[in-house]
Amino acid sequence: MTVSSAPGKVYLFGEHAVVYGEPAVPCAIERRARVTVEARDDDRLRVEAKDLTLDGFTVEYSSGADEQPDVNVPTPLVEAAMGYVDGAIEQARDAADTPDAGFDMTVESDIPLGAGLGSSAAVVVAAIDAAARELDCDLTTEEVAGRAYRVEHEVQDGQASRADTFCSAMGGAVRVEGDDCTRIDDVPNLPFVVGYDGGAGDTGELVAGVRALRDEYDFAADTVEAIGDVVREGEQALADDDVPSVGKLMNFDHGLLSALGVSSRSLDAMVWAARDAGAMGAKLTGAGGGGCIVALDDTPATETALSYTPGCEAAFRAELDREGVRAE
Ligand SMILES: Nc1ncnc2c1ncn2[C@@H]1O[C@H](COP(=O)(O)OP(=O)(O)OP(=O)(O)O)[C@@H](O)[C@H]1O
Ligand SMILES: C[C@@](O)(CCO)CC(=O)[O-]
Ligand SMILES: [Mg+2]
Repeated sequence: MTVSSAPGKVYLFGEHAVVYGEPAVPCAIERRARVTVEARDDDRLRVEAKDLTLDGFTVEYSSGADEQPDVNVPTPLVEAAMGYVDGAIEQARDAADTPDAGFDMTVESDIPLGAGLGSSAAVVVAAIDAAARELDCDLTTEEVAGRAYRVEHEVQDGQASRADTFCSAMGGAVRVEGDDCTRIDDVPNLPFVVGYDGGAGDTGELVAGVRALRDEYDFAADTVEAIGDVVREGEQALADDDVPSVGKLMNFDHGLLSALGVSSRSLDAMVWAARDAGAMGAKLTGAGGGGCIVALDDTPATETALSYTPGCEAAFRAELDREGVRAE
């Protein structure tokens, strides 16, 4: 039996624009997905995803050549989950050169699904690491990140950046621009507060929506480039340990993301509640549409204000997690 875990993340800035080659700075947070795998004697795959509940039922499925999941209600949720898990297993089989390896797998996660905290990347990174190690194949962290990116790219219909998967694999604050992925050492203390509206957005759909706007309007393409400018300015603020400026740039980034149509009423309400409470900055994180915002505040005021904000289901502090994927 082999167990690996990998962290979720928040975006300081740059989501969506990173898909088109602009830089982005995601930061791993201390919330993890844990994947347990055990090799089987046959080539079957049995997955228990403890957090994927549909109408109160836990989804449990086996996936083989032409097999459908063992649930009587096929849903897009189950199909997407199979895409991530099957993709991760495929990568581990390929890495270990054992195309017929079968597994029993259990997924458990502290990261809300589809909420902008990178649950998909964390699950894929942890699953590839655990399954490869179960097959006695030791991949470097960079190899795990690269293989996890291929899975996200496939599930998101060919439109994904390396940001979420690289960040989850490496941990800490990272910088991603196209294929160029690096860790940022020496980041100042970033007092993250997360607000969660209990909802979710479909990353693939939201990315496709931004692409369509960008294709239709030059000013939408300019907006994507402007996000890149915000990120470059933000990197300078980080290098200068100027956290108030980082916050101001997060506010600007949220405005641009909102113009691209990926915010929502509840995300905006949480962003304004955080700003009114004195946060240095607040923005949606991840794909948007619903889910989470991230704010910077070293006082308890933002967390308290969010907990009283209608539409905010949970508010919590998130610490930067300097450790990426790890064996448990
Ligand atoms: N604990 C889990 N068990 C099984 N599958 C999961 C789990 N967590 C996430 N997933 C898969 O990831 C999907 C959510 O991925 P998606 O990219 O839409 O959102 P996210 O990664 O949480 O947010 P974002 O990409 O905006 O940061 C779920 O629908 C499911 O398929
Ligand atoms: C919206 C996006 O930029 C981040 C999702 O967490 C998509 C991606 O980078 O693949
Ligand atoms: Mg995702």
